[in-house]
Amino acid sequence: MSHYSALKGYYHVRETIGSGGFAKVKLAYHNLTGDKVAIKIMDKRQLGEDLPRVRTEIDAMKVLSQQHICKLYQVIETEEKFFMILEYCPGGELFDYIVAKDRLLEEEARGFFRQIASAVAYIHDKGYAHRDLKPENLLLDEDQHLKMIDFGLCAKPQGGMQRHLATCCGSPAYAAPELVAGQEYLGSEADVWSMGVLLYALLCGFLPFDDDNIANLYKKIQSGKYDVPKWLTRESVKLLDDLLQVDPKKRIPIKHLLCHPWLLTGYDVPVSFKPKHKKRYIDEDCLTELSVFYNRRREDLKREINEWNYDYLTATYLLLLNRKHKKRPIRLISQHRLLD
Ligand SMILES: O=C(Nc1ccc2c(c1)CCNCC2)c1ccc(-c2cn[nH]c2)cc1OCc1ccccc1
Repeated sequence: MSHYSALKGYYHVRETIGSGGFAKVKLAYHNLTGDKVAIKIMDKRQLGEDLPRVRTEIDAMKVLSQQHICKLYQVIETEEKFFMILEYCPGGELFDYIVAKDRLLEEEARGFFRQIASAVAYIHDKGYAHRDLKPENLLLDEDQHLKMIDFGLCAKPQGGMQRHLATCCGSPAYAAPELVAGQEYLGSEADVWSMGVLLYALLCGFLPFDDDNIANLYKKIQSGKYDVPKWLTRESVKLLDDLLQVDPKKRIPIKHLLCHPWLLTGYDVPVSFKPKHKKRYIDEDCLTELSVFYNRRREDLKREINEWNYDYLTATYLLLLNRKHKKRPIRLISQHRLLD
């Protein structure tokens, strides 16, 4: 069944690694580098009214380029399907990682939380709110670095992050009080609340607000009252209190969070959210490999790469760049030439 003709010749599709609501994720190899990628496949018919979510996600992922955001390499759209070629994250979901360990020690939770704060501060700086932050939407790559995914519900409020949003969305247990109350809310403030729920889940292994009955769950969220297990340190509780403030105006702003004492402990440097690599500078070494392989002038290739069409050239360039960042050989192989 994995005869997806749109991928033929570009990717070697292997097994399905996950299938959720309206998407299937398959492991694949990018032919020219041999590197592994994840391909998220969505059937347009099955998407129904969820189709706009996919366009929202694709548009957001094209703009959001940072070390803690899952990379989008290529988008292929056919009559029936969407294919998103994505960064390979073999560590799976942070959710499963926490469940497997029951709960995390403060040091390990801090290591993850700094990465989450970096990703959230970055998307807010770019004018986006995620609105569905939860451990299922944070994946681990092969180096145990966190990669944020699922921007299907993200919002880029017209007129910037000071504009209020109205649509209630995301997962109830992680939703802010003002959101579940149906009030207008600021995406940035709602994301900070969800980070509080996330931090609690990291440190405790269960949720601060939980109830099978949705009305009771909403009451608990709006009360802002949660248990404080005996293993939590005073510092952790202070941070949780700063994040889980029912009044969004009393909630710590993300920029202050980056230099909160709890996040500094053991690191002594604030969390940075700036992208490690500027997207606009085309790497000369990768350009050389591409221009030799395709036998094309550097200037022409540089211009085409800078169009960021998210076609096979974008994917090949980004995968070569990935190799450079990981100090792996910048090499393209062409089985076809071998087979010629
Ligand atoms: O590379 C991804 N996942 C992934 C790849 C390999 C392995 C695992 C997981 C864990 C399961 N054992 C096999 C090893 C992978 C990359 C991107 C996206 C993605 C980006 N926007 N939207 C989705 C989703 C991905 O997956 C989802 C998943 C599959 C199985 C379980 C846990 C998670």
